[in-house]
Amino acid sequence: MAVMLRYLTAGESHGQALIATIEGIPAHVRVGTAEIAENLRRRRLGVGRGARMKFEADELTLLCGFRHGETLGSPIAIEIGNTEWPKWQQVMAPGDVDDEILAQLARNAPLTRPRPGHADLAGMQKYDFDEARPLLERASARETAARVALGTIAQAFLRQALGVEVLSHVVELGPVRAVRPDLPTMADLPAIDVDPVRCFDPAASAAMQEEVEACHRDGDTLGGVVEVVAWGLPPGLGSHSQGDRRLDAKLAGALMGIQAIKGVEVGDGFELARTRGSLAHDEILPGASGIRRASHRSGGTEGGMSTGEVLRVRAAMKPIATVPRALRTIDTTTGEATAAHHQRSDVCAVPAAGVVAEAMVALVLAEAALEKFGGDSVGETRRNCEAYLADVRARGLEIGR
Ligand SMILES: Cc1cc2nc3c(=O)[nH]c(=O)nc-3n(C[C@H](O)[C@H](O)[C@H](O)COP(=O)(O)O)c2cc1C
Ligand SMILES: C=C(O[C@@H]1CC(C(=O)O)=C[C@@H](OP(=O)(O)O)[C@H]1O)C(=O)O
Repeated sequence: MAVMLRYLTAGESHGQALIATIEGIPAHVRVGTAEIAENLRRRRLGVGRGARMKFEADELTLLCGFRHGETLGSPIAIEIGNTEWPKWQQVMAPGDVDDEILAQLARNAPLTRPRPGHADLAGMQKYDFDEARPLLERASARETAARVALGTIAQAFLRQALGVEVLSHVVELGPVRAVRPDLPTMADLPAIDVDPVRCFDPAASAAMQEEVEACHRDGDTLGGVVEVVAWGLPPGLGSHSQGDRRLDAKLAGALMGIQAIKGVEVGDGFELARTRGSLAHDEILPGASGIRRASHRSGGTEGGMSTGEVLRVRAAMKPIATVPRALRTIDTTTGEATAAHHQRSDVCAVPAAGVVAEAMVALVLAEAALEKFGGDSVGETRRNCEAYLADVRARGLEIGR
């Protein structure tokens, strides 16, 4: 199967810049610096983020693949410069070592007390480093800024070619759960975006904020659960025919690829495992304007394909590993028991992880849409999708909206 969309990111947490590149986005996707910068801003926000988010800024440059606010259909490259680079250019110098760099390194104690829950120890073992700095730099979720930039392009493509909208919201934070009977709609996005937790249940949001403050006071950290919702998908993205072509598998892989995500469920996921079949599935009903479902438990996929219903997928984030009340570890130079290294960290990054999850879901859906409809321009993808939907309608299988 040809790869329709491929992308890579590069860059260290305290490096000069992150670089994101993507190939396969059709021509004429309207997306500019402002839209990408806005999503980068959304990713930085949210209750529980550490001091670094306040003083550091993302300096966005569209390097290649765009002209006059539109994609060209050629490979795209984006740079996200780090305004803190002047402070780190010795510690993270990519070139040769000189006396100035040696002097700076001598002032910084090596990070030999690996943090449980972070990449420090496994990375030191695997990559033959005797301290954690070279590992944590790439393991850090600073890298997710690059993925959010790419996800914004995917979101613009989905909107313009298929009329699909994607958004995320926080449904659990530590022990607090949002309780609201309905799914959010795009009309709820402004309210979700201004909420410090990105939660659309005001009472739960208040309780979540209290939980983060309490955790901060206790020198502890928190995780939570985010949900990504996508509207307007056609049926038939993904395929039942091979495990790795299943839309669910691609969504789970993409979401599990986000730092600290340790669980994914599609629709009612784990809850379905506790439910009888008669209550677990979305019965199919006739309707004047097309086929309807009696419920939305599946999360919008059946047989590894989109059903045309609202897509709903959740990702569980573990608590931040850099716990201020430092956890037990060893000093790898002596082998003796000590406390893990800690300078600063987020107390909670669940709202930010939601924005990253949105980007990852958009990238998966964009690839699935290109696999089904192809298209070297947005117009071509749109026409191909419309022709397919017209055929589905002619066969009496249209989804009622
Ligand atoms: C948006 C975001 C921000 C994060 N901020 C921190 C942080 O400040 N401190 C920390 O220890 N981990 C943070 N993490 C999690 C670590 O990057 C992650 O735990 C680490 O890379 C190890 O990977 P693993 O948790 O998947 O095993 C953050 C994750 C995300 C998605
Ligand atoms: C920089 C970002 O997140 C960072 C992700 C991160 C980690 O370990 O994942 C650790 C923190 O960095 P530091 O250890 O330097 O305080 C976060 O601030 C960002 O999201 O832009």
